[in-house]
Parts: sequence; structure tokens; C-alpha cells
Amino acid sequence: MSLLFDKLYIILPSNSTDNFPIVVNQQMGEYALQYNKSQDIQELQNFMDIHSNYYLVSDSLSSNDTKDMTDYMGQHGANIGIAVDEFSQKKFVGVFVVSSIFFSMLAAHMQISNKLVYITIIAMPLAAQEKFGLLQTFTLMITMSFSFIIFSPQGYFFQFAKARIEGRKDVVAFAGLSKLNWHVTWNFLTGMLIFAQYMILLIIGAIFGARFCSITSWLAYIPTLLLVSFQVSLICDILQNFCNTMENYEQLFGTFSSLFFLLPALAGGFFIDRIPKLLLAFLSIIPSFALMNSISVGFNIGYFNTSISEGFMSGNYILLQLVLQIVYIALLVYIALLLDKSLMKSTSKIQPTNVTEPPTEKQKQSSVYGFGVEKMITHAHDAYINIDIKETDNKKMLHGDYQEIDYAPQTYTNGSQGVLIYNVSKDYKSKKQVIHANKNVNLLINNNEIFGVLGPNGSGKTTLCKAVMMAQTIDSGDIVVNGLSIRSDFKEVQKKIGICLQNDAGLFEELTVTEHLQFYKAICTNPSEIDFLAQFQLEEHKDKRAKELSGGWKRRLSVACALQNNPDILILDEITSGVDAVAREELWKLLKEICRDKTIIATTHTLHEAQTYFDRVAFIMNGQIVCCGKVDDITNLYKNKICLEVRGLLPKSFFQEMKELGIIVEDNQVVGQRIQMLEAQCQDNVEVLFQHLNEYQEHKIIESFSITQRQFDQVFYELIRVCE
Ligand SMILES: Nc1ncnc2c1ncn2[C@@H]1O[C@H](COP(=O)(O)OP(=O)(O)OP(=O)(O)O)[C@@H](O)[C@H]1O
Repeated sequence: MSLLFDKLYIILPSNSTDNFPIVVNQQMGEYALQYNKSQDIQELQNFMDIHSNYYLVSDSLSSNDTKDMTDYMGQHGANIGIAVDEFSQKKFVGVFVVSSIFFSMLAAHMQISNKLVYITIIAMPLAAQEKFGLLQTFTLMITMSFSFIIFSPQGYFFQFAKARIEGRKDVVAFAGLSKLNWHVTWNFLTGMLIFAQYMILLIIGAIFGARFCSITSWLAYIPTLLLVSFQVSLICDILQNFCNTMENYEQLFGTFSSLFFLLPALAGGFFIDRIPKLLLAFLSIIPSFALMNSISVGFNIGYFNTSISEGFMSGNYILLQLVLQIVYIALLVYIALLLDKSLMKSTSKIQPTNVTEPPTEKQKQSSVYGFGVEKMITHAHDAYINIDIKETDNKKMLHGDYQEIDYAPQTYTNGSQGVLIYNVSKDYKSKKQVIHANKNVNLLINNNEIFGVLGPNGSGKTTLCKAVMMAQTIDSGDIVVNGLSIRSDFKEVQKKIGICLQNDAGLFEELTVTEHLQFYKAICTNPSEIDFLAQFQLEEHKDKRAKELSGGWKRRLSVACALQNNPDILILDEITSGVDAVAREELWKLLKEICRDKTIIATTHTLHEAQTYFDRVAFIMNGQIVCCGKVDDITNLYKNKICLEVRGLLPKSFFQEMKELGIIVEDNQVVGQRIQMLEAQCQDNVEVLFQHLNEYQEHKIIESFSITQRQFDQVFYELIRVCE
């Protein structure tokens, strides 16, 4: 024994083989170091001088006797043991054996981060140092860390997470995914990604010939790692319900993992010798403990030749742990589904609520208020009553008192296609107020029809769209899509719907056009055959990210994504807002062509668009349908009414003259004495009005006049006026 070790050498008692506090199936880490340069010896000496209280040195044990070394360490309460094979001024060959605390801390460290860099810290030194020196190991670790980042499947996986976190319910609808589908897909992708990362490390370890990476050790690692991967992904899934942005989520995950992964792991690391093995198995609800336990078993099998049965059963109860992990996973799945409010089954009452207000005097006098509404209600009620009712409870539900139901009639007998919105009411309740966003809405939308829902801001259009796609529960009523009720067949219904919500909510800023189409195609359940890149003339923009597209092209991409799942019903919520007239026309032309066999429900603020492209429309004011029917029928209500803007001031005699000719002209507004806004009610003699105005213009009494409002616009303004 050299001078170096003389002062450190502890004479170990001979024949002391029983009652070791640290036994072979504890956490073990083993560092084999081979120094063959003089300066390394110096470093080693420095290290030992500093840490002289913490280790034992033995020159009677070699690197093949690590088991015995740990036994000696156990006896003396040391954390580091050094078994010396050879020592000279130039060369040290030996093995460092590190006891549980240090290794557990490393394991804990891994848990705080989802990033592979940390995972490499654990396995790589152990595996690589067996073969190479310290420097090579370090280089290898750095290289590995970078390769992991490069190989991480950022694209779909990341967008998937983002969609979940940002509550992109429309993505679920785009893709026709059910809530279960959505979670299973996300967790499968995430879990397998984490597992793949663990596997890469195991394989590398095996290639380097690390003993703890032997195939028998894998028996301990692989099932645990697989289950741990899903435990972690499900915990992420649950946490996502409490975050709105990725940053938010990363912060929450960091805090959560420190509290629930790192702290227990650190505590476990310090007290692992004293934690009963059975308790450790039960603690596997915390992934750190499950990992520690399996790594411990793997080490024992690989390094210390513990038999598999001993390692699994009596030693660390690994089989029990695996069963418990499966139970925990089932529990986490249940919690994840329970917490996710993205798609909700409605169990509301069927009968109308009492929120509808009776018409005021002003509304009664209006020729447009209430137009077509009674007829629509009757049609919707008849259709709903005629649904093939099989269950007696459903009969009670329709004819009896209010009653909660969980299922609904399966099919219409009378027209099973299209969308039937029956008595739908929705309130938003806050501490301060209750907003009745939809009040007993009844609409029967025919198959292959383009149906418009029009109304001012905040009138309840989006709420209605969300109710149809089930992103919003309803307080009363039912929605039946192609014969299937959202109350009973919501999963089936949802597959039939594609939606574009406002502000291109389904797009991801960082994804390119091609990536969007690929992403939606990859997750949808009923992929369309159509080449949307070509159909929507998106080729020249295919490599642009969504954030680089102009508003019009974004809208096109949103619609293309919504159509990827080949939906029967397409819901378009203000898809042309911010789109110029030419682009708007192009988009509608395209939609009419592609969606010939689809039913479209669209909302818009552009009345001209509604008039030109929609077959029927319903006006919604304060949550209530106040006028509905074919666009032409509604326009005809105002056939003889026109609005004019006159520059200059018409004399009173003009109004009298017109009255005598049977034309009622009302002067609604005088703007700065120079502009008059006229509303004229003619019979079939509108040209008489124009003749007179021309004469006034020729005599320079007025400067000019022009028609300001189309008839359809007037309907809208009149409705707003009487509903104020
Ligand atoms: N999540 C919510 N919580 C509380 N109130 C809401 C919520 N969503 C909508 N509202 C309220 O419900 C009413 C109807 O809103 P909705 O978004 O359906 O109207 P809209 O007709 O689509 O409006 P816009 O044309 O501006 O998009 C509004 O008064 C709105 O403030």
C-alpha cells in the first residue's frame, strides 16, 4: 500500500459477513476509474484528501469484488468504497463503489426534467466508464444530449400537446376525435416518446457492455420504464387542464415535478435504506420511486448476479409494483378524462326554458320581427316528435314534466338528414350576472343546405355553433345531427362535424401549410381523399408558416383543415371576417363546389355574403331567433322600401308632394344640415320618386342622391332597432 493510501487505510475486520446495513439489492452505483497519468493521480489524491471521511479503501479487494466492497461499506457506514487492483506513482486501477444516496439523487435529478440530457447523466457514466476513460465518457454524453434534441419528434407531438394545452377543442372536432380517442392518442404518443428515450439509453448501455444493461436486467427495467412513461404522460395530461399556454404549462410542470418527483426522490434517496421494500412498491405512484426500485433490481441482477426470481419477488416486490403501477395508471386515466372539459356530453332537460321574452309593442308592429319563426318552431317540433321513439322514458320526456335523460331517440322517421336544433338554451352564469346566450333556439337545417346564422356582436351565434359541436354543454334542448342525438350518440355525431371557429383557432403559428394538412390528416378518423393543397390553391404557400400567411389564406387553410376529416356538417364561424371581397367570393365558390354533399352552418356579419351565398338564414338577437327563412322571402318584405342619402336639403313640400303620390318618405337623420337620410315606402312607383329627385338635382336644390341600403340590410337594421 502506497503512501497515498496509508493514511486512509482502514483495517477491515475479517470474517464480518453478517448484518450488513447496506445489502446487495439496494441502490448501487459503481464507478470504475483507471488513472494512468501522473497528474490524474494527483487529482485523485486531492479528491481523497477532501473527502477522507466518506470512504473506505481496500487493497485486499479487487474490482471483481464489488459485492464484498459494498458489504464492507455497509458495515462501516461509508458511502464510497475503493477497491484497489493496482496502484503506483503512475497508475491506479480500481473501482469506486458508490452507495445509495448519491445514486438516488441522480435518479431524482432525472425526474425533475423531461429532457434527455439529465437521463444521460445517470446511465452514461456507468456504462461508458466501464469501457472508456472519463474524458471520452464526457464527450459521448454531450454528443448524445445533442442528438436527442435533434431526434425529438417536435412536429406532430409538440402540436398535439399544444392543442391540448391551449384547449383547441376545434382540433378535436376537425379530426373527428372523441375525448377518449384524443387522450389515448396523446398519451400513447407521449408515453412512447419517453419510453423510447429510456430505451435508447439502455441499448447504448448494452452496446458498451455495461453489466447492469444485460438482457436479464432489462426484464426489471423495461416493464417499469414502460409504465413509468405512461404515468408521467398522464400526469402531464392532467396538469394540462390547468394551463392555457405552453409557458404556463412548463412552469406548472416544473413546480409540480419538484414537489412530487424531486422532493420525494431526494427524501427517498436519503432514507432508502430504511424504507421497507413493500412500502417502496406502494410508493410507485410517484414515478421516482418506481424507477429507483427497478434500477436497483436491474443493478442487482446485472452486477451482483442476483437471481431474477429473488430480484423480482422477495427482494424488491417488483411484480407487485408493476401491478400497482397499472392500477395507478387506470386511476390517472380516469382523472384525466374527468377533468377534461373539452367535449361534454349534455344531459340537459328537453323542454323549453322560460327565458324567452314576449314581443314588445315595437316588435309586434314590425313586419320582419318574428317572420318565419313560428313556422320554424313547428317544423322543428314536428321533426323531433316524429323521431322514432323506442324508449318509454323518452316518451315521458317529450310529453311529461322536465326530466333528466341520458339517451335520446336514434333516428328521425321524417327526414333523418340535416341538423335539428330543438329548444336549445344556454346560460353563462357568473357571480355578477346570468347571460342568456341562447334562448329556446329551434332550427331545422336541411341536408346539403347552406344555412346562415346572422346577428350583431354578442347575440349568441358562436354559442350555438359550439353547442352543435359539443364544445359547450346546453342547459336545455337537444341537437340531432343526421338522425343522431348529441345526448346519446355524441361520439358519432362529433365525427360528422368539422368546424372553423373565429380567429383561425385551429391553426398553429409555427407549422407550415403542408404540416397543418399532414397533422390533421394524421389525427383524423375519417380522412378525405381530396388533395386540399391543390383544391384550395395553397401550393405556392405550402412552405409558409401559418403566422406568415395573410388573413385570407389563413381562412382557406382553416377550412381545408376542417374538411380533412370529411365531415357531413361544416360549421363556419365568421370565416370571411377580414377577407377582401374578391377572396371572399373565391372562397365561397370553392366551398360550394367541394361541399355539394355537405350541410353548412355559417355565421357572418357581412349581409351581402349572406344574401349571395346562403340558402336560408336565421337572425338571432339577444340569444333568440327573431326572423328566419329564405333570403329572397325575407328580402321581399322590403321590396318596396328603399333608403336614400341626399346631399343638400329637400324642402318640406317634397315630402307632401310624395305623400300625395302614395310614397311615404321619412327623414330619419340630418347630418350637419347637408346630408339627409331618407326611408321611402313605395308601392310599384319607385321610379316616380327618382324622377322627382332628379328634377330637384337639375334645379340645384340638392347636390346629389344615392341608394344607401339594400333591402336585406334594412331587415337587419330594423331587427336591431326593434330589439334594442
Ligand atoms: N365563456 C363565456 N362565459 C361567459 N359569457 C360568455 C361566454 N361566451 C360567450 N359569452 C357571452 O354570451 C353572449 C353570446 O356570445 P357569443 O360569443 O355566442 O356571441 P356571438 O354572436 O358569436 O358574438 P360575435 O359576433 O361577437 O362573435 C355574449 O354576451 C357573450 O359575452
